[in-house]
Amino acid sequence: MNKSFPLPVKAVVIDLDGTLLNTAPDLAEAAQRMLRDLAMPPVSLDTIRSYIGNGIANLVKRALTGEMHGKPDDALFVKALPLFEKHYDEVLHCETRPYPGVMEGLKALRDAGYTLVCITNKAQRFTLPLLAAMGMKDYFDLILSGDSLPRKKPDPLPLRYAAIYYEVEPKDLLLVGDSLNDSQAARAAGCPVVLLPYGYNGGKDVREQDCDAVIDSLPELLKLIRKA
Ligand SMILES: O=C(O)COP(=O)(O)O
Ligand SMILES: [Mg+2]
Repeated sequence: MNKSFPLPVKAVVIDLDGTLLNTAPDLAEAAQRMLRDLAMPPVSLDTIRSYIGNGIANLVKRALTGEMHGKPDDALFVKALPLFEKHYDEVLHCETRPYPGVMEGLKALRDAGYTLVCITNKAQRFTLPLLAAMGMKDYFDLILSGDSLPRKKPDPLPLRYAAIYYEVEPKDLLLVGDSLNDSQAARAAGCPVVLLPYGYNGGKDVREQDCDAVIDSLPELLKLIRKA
């Protein structure tokens, strides 16, 4: 359904991995170190990139099985997850960088008076130090991580929570993301959604996705929205 631009918006909700930050290199390094500890063969950066989006536990299961919906042996998973988390703590912001235009876009959105929210499937123990290390944590009035609520994207719960928190309708919350998790969560919650093409959408082109617009960088968003 095509919406009329500029969209009236009360808050901008922004995804982390693949939208704000290119986290794949550090996630891949943590996965390689975990696999080495387990005497298992390494996995390429591109393959790990295709595993990102549904939280660390799913990324580890995929790295252990080589399948998107793989179910590793429980004993192996229980051993592997803490290894991954220890290594990800070590490399959390070694290679990770904001995508081009993200810092400029956050500043422009804040200067235009929009409330900014971050909703990610990444666990809070990584989300908060990572946003702080990137110098962007203070832009966000509310940060919901993958373990902040009982369910995470593509479930609509985090977006519904944000709408209630700000006492706005879901239609007034715009989600900016990089993957099917974001567009599905937004559609289920009744929120408009804009996608960026440079993130982690399982290797699929976001332009084939059900969304309201695709932009090349965050600053372009300001042309598509207005204060509601
Ligand atoms: O898979 C993750 O941990 C991160 O996913 P995100 O794209 O929601 O930030
Ligand atoms: Mg993402």
